[in-house]
Amino acid sequence: MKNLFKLLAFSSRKVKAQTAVRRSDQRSISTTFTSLRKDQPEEDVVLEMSQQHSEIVFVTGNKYKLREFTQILGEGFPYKITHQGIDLPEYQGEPDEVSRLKCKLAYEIIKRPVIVEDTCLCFNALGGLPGPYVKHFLEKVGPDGLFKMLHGFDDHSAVAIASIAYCNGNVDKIKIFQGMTFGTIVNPRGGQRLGWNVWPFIPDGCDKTFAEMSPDAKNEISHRKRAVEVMRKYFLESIGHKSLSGAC
Ligand SMILES: O=c1[nH]c(=O)c2ncn([C@@H]3O[C@H](COP(=O)(O)OP(=O)(O)OP(=O)(O)O)[C@@H](O)[C@H]3O)c2[nH]1
Ligand SMILES: [Mg+2]
Repeated sequence: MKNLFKLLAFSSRKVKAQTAVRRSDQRSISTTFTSLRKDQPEEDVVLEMSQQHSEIVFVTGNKYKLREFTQILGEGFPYKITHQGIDLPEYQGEPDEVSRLKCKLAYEIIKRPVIVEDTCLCFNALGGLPGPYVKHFLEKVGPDGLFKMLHGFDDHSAVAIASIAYCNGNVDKIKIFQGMTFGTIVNPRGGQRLGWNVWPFIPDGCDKTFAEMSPDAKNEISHRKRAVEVMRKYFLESIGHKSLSGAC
């Protein structure tokens, strides 16, 4: 009998939990794109988003990345960017694929329109490594170790890549916006700003590492700036395109 009571109490808790899940599912369905048609043109999806949503959630566990992204975006972006501090897994693969996988998981967690950004530092002499694994390399060998990895190579050229991924509800149609800054790996210099901008990297045409530049100077030429501008153009054009065709 005691066991029967336990079983009934457990079943009642389970039903309550399921109901709660179903309610939250319903809420999120009414506020996401899961109900949009699969064959809908992308511009329509973006426009519908502007009508239904004013918010995109930027998912990152890196507060410095978030701050820089927000500074670059500035005022006038048609959507409010909010933030969720989640440490997404460090996936393996090519830069755009890593970003796509992060975005898919972020959407599955948040269930609202999301963006993520993945950053790579690719050394040409090493066939693109450390690339998306730069975070692990920095943690293990630091900026000095990164520089020393090129000891014995004549080619110290590198490229910084920011891949922003955006999902509005269809995880099979994640959009990638990429920005690149070419440069050179040098002996680390320029103070280590609280764990940010520690890459020993001088962009082409500059004589300063990111760490030696002011935030504004960096934001003029960085990989992140270039990726954000591609993203901005996409959203503005998508909305503009629809309202123009609607006017005709
Ligand atoms: O000197 C730098 N100037 C930059 O402009 C920059 N952008 C990123 N990074 C670092 O490179 C790794 C990327 O890894 P990452 O893209 O996975 O980021 P993350 O794990 O810190 O955050 P997130 O994945 O939660 O968004 C992390 O160690 C970042 O700190 C930078 N360092
Ligand atoms: Mg990461």
